[in-house]
Amino acid sequence: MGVKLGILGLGTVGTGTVQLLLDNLGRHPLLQEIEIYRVGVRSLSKPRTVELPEGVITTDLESIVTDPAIDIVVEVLGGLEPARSLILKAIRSGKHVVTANKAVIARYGDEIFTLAEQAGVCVMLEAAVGGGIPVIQPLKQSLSVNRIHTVIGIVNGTTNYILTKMQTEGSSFEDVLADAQKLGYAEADPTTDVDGLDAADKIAILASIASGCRVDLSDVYCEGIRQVSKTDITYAEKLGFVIKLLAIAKKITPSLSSPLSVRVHPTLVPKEHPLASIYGVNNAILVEGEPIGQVMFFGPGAGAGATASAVSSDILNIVAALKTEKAINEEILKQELENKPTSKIALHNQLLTARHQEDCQIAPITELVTQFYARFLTKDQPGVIGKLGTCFGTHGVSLELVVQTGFQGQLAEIVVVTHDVREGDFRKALTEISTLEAIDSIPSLLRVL
Ligand SMILES: NC(=O)c1ccc[n+]([C@@H]2O[C@H](COP(=O)([O-])OP(=O)(O)OC[C@H]3O[C@@H](n4cnc5c(N)ncnc54)[C@H](OP(=O)(O)O)[C@@H]3O)[C@@H](O)[C@H]2O)c1
Ligand SMILES: N[C@@H](CCO)C(=O)O
Ligand code: NA
Repeated sequence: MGVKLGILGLGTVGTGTVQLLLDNLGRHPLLQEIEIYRVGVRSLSKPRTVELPEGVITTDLESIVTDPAIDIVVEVLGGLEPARSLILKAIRSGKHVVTANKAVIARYGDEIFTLAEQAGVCVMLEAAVGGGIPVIQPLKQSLSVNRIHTVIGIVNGTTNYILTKMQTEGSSFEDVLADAQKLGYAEADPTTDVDGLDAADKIAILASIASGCRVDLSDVYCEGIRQVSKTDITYAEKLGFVIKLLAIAKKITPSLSSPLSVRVHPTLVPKEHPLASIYGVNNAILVEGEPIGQVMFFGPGAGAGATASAVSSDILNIVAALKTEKAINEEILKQELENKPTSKIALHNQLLTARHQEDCQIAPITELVTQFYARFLTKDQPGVIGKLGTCFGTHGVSLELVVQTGFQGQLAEIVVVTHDVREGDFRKALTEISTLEAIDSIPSLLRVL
């Protein structure tokens, strides 16, 4: 039996996937049953690093998603359109879909999974989060009997690379970003990565899969890393932390019906925490559930080979299911020929499809309870620390640590770390503090893991 693929896109991920599928010896034998039937691209004249038979590559993407011969459509175009419309059209045409497109799934997952459920097809997305790291399928299958209460990820390689360089070389955000762009690690327009938007897409997806309910992207609180300074990295280091851009989905109370807090922000991570030692472009996702405890997934979050591994394993899961379906239907056909009453079955493996149908209850950021790190620039006069302490105390904010080690010009620099506090209370205290005559500015405000 040959399973026919229509691949949309032959860029980094598409090329890596085609290479892996063509070079299939020594891998799972089911790969040998896959035929790369059509590949859709934008430009026919662009040089390609993979060789495909004449006529396989086309610019007519619509004809791929509606071709009756094709079993699985692999969407590795990127961007919102035409990716979304092609995915929907493929599903309407009864195709199973594999995608690496976190932007489309985070925004239109609702529409896509509802339609897939109606059509009885699978939409698989392992490469969309954590690139090559298996995390979507483990959450859907191996961990699905657990009550997952926390998912914390370093899910954006670009920002982890920038923060790592700032930490190890003492460079500024702007200098490291410029270097990363020269080396091709960061995009010419770095907004999606450095402002946390890519990580927000990814945690919306992880939160939905881990919790079994749908998370709307607009409910994900998001701060990027532009405001993280060399000064804060140095203070964090002295206090026993590293700064990481974390994507977090966490129940705010232990109860089963607790709302979820879903957020992306730079965070002070204690040096001994497993996520503190994830350096460079690597990704890691820590999952906590009952009864399993903590599990951490680590590896390459991007790159041709890594994403090809994820995309191809999604394809393989569908091929295996199709093969079972075909064997059963052949048996049914045999019985029909023997005049026994039968009906054909369609593939509906609940561990491959999405189970989230209801919307999640999301806690507003003001309800978050966390520790904070804040840095103040103040006039160098007696009683300033006392006034800060009084304002915090009035709003029920208890301080774990207050340090004044340096000056910036004429201004004293004071750093505080709070105990756990409700974010809404902390913000009220800061509003009052910012009106104090002795306070020049509050250059940094970071949460502590
Ligand atoms: N790169 C990674 O490491 C990585 C990791 C995880 C997830 N992803 C996701 O994987 C997806 C693909 O990323 P990529 O890095 O492989 O992108 P890419 O290198 O830019 O490749 C995009 C491919 O899609 C084709 N394409 C784009 N728009 C098209 C259109 N309107 N009509 C026809 N063809 C079109 C391009 O055709 P031409 O070749 O003719 O230009 C190209 O082959 C994205 O959703 C991305 O977020 C990527
Ligand atoms: N821009 C992403 C690529 C993989 O999604 C990153 O930096 O991690
Ligand atoms: Na993955």
